[in-house]
Amino acid sequence: MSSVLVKRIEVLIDQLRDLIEPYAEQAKEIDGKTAAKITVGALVVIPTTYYTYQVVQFFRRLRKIGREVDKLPGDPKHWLWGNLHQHPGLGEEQLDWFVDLTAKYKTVVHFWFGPVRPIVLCLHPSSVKIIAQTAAPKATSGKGGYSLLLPWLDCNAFLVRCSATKCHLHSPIDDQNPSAVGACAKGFVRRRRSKWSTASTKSEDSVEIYQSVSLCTLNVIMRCAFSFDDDVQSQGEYHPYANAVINMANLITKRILLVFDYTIYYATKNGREFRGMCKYAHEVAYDLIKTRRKALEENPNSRKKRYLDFLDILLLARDEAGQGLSELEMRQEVDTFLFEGHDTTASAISWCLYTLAKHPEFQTRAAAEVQSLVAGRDSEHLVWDDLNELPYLTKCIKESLRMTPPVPFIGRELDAKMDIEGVTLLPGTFVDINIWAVHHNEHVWGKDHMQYNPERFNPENMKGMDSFSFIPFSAGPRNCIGQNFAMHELKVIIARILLKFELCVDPDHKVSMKPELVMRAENGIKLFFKPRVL
Ligand code: HEM
Repeated sequence: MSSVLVKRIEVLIDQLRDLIEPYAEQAKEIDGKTAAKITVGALVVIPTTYYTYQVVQFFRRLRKIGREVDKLPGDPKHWLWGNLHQHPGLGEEQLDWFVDLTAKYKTVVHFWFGPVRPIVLCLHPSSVKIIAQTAAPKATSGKGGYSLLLPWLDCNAFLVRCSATKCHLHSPIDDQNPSAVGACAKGFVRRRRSKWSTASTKSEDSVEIYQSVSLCTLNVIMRCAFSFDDDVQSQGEYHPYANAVINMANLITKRILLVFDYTIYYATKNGREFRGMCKYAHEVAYDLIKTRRKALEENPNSRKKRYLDFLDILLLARDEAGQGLSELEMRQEVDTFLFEGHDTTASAISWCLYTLAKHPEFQTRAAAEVQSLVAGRDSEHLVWDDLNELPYLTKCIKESLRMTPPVPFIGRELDAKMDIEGVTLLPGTFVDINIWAVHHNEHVWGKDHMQYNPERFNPENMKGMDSFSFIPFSAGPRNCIGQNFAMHELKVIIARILLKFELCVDPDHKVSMKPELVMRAENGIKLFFKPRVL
């Protein structure tokens, strides 16, 4: 390139620079202001756009879910209330309503909680099977399902099965000698005998049993799962922990049908009460762990002398990296076991005693079976092998679990597409496995499903029945891990009571079911306990 040309280019560049410079200064100023504007814009516009997008996506997803759910049978819905206006309330009338839905729709029905959230109710073994056989998570999103339990039970085995302990849990609790349960049952009978052993049938002499049975089952789980020997039954009719559980469950049930409480719930009286009780329940659990840890530190050999209980398993649990459970994880597991391990069994035993009291013919037969089993023995304690020798009592218990399932409803939130009745439900759909409805489905159990009849469980009558027809402990991979233990506990305690007492209902006390997290009794259950004449 010639030097003349280079010179010309340099001149041209200089001229251009002169031309641009004033504007460049200006551009700098404009850039500063623009940057400020862009920053403000970024802080306001981007998050707003992002969240608007998320909300729109969320509602679009719900709409898609709803469109599929709408293909299943169900009553017509109101555009705003959905089917909420048809919901009869939370008491026994709700159970009758489910029975009517079951008679009408047989297998499955959908229901809208307001304008955006539908739920699918499985009423029949054929639909339950599809859901229960998968490991679909428990419904913990939004306000549905178990989310209201989270402040209490957090993300423990019951809700999401996050702990590695589950597969090891059966052994220690199932291998328990029934004498530990028997001792609690004996304490239960002894403590109340003075009050109960009366031939009177005056209404003032009938006894409310639900509360005392709760204390007995709390005693059992404390003893068997935590080797906690203090007799919680000795502390009177009420134990603060059992009471807290009842109150928390009650507040949760009330909250389910509140539409507008979500953000301010903990500012309300109920919310504050709920939080306080959660805190108390957590303290009880932490205390159990702390006491055991201390005992083990002081006497490391103490573990070798006894069987490994649930708390030992938690303290010993290690993942592949050798990491143990954190204090919080342990507390979550203990909370679950304390709640699941006593409240459900209390419900099962109380309702079974009530049903036997209502049906003296079945009661007499079950009592005779227990009596002939222990006849001639020095001790009335039942041993392991005895528990398989009570076929009639077992049928009575099963029929009671069918009639009044201790856990009436359970929920799932689908995490994958699933076909039910020719409809493909999408991930995110809420599904209710309605144990109550399955057990009272006339298409499964016949028109007399409200009739108590232990003979239903005769092998010849159960032949051909779908195994998902009777699911008090749920079924499939998320079934109850305390099922065997619970059945043994029920047999030991009920057998002990039948040996000592003849049970009669109090005709002046109306007993009605109160379906919450577990099936309670609205005003308790009052019975007469007369000494059994052998
Ligand atoms: C008659 C007594 C009982 C009944 C009717 C019962 C019923 C149930 C039901 C229906 C479920 C499934 C819940 C769901 O899917 O949302 C369940 C789960 C569970 N139960 Fe029980 N239960 C009883 C006793 C017990 C006992 C005594 C324990 C502990 C010793 C226990 C521990 C558990 C646990 C930890 C789970 C969660 C399992 C999981 O999700 O992986 N249950 N129970």
